[in-house]
Amino acid sequence: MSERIFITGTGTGVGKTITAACVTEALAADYWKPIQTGLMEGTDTDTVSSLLSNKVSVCHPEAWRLQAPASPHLAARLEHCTIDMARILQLADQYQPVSRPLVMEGAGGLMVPINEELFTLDLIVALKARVLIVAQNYLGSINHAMLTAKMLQHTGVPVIGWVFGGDHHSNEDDVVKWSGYPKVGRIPLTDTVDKAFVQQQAQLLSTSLHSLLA
Ligand SMILES: Nc1ncnc2c1ncn2[C@@H]1O[C@H](COP(=O)(O)OP(=O)(O)OP(=O)(O)O)[C@@H](O)[C@H]1O
Ligand SMILES: C[C@H](N)[C@H](N)CCCCCC(=O)O
Ligand SMILES: [Mg+2]
Repeated sequence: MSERIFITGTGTGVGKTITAACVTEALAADYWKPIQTGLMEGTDTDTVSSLLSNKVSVCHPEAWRLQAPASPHLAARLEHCTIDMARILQLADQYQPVSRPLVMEGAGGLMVPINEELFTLDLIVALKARVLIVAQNYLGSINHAMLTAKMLQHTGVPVIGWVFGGDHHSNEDDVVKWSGYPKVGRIPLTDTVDKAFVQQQAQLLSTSLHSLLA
């Protein structure tokens, strides 16, 4: 199916990239991180590309690769450039496979600004994408999860569901109940993030992903 899936999270560092790799592998989708901020520790695109085993997926080049490990609007300002949403939309159409999904990953969470006026949420709406929300459990995570869910509901963005990272916690069952969004799956903590782990998690996610995307 020629689906557009946007992976957001309750914040930065919550597991969007590892989830993107698992979802991309499960769906033999293409992957695209339109805006990469922070280049010193490698890029999400390189990470996902190194974790895929299938021979179909293409990891497309970022539209903006910015040095500062910061919000896209600030990283762009520091390099005297402006992130243009129209350019992202144009490239999304170019990169969208005909009969396979395009998995896109945002920088940080939903209300991260991409320039001086627009936020990641505005980009999701313009892309007409369906959303996967990645969440981890930590003290304060209920608030972050429910703010994300309520903003998506308020904006009318179609949400596929939640992917939780780490061990199960009762908070996630409560967030599923209060948000009304289904749990797509979980990616347990691992000592080794490699192709084998991603293949294994992709198989575990595949059934629920395909049924929720049908
Ligand atoms: N299930 C997991 N097991 C082990 N390590 C994990 C797991 N999920 C995430 N990590 C690690 O936590 C760190 C942050 O994860 P990740 O890069 O996926 O976050 P992110 O939400 O994509 O961040 P960003 O907003 O920078 O894109 C990474 O070093 C990643 O390897
Ligand atoms: C640097 C790293 N690559 C992150 N994706 C950037 C996250 C920006 C978060 C901005 C914010 O919410 O304050
Ligand atoms: Mg990432």
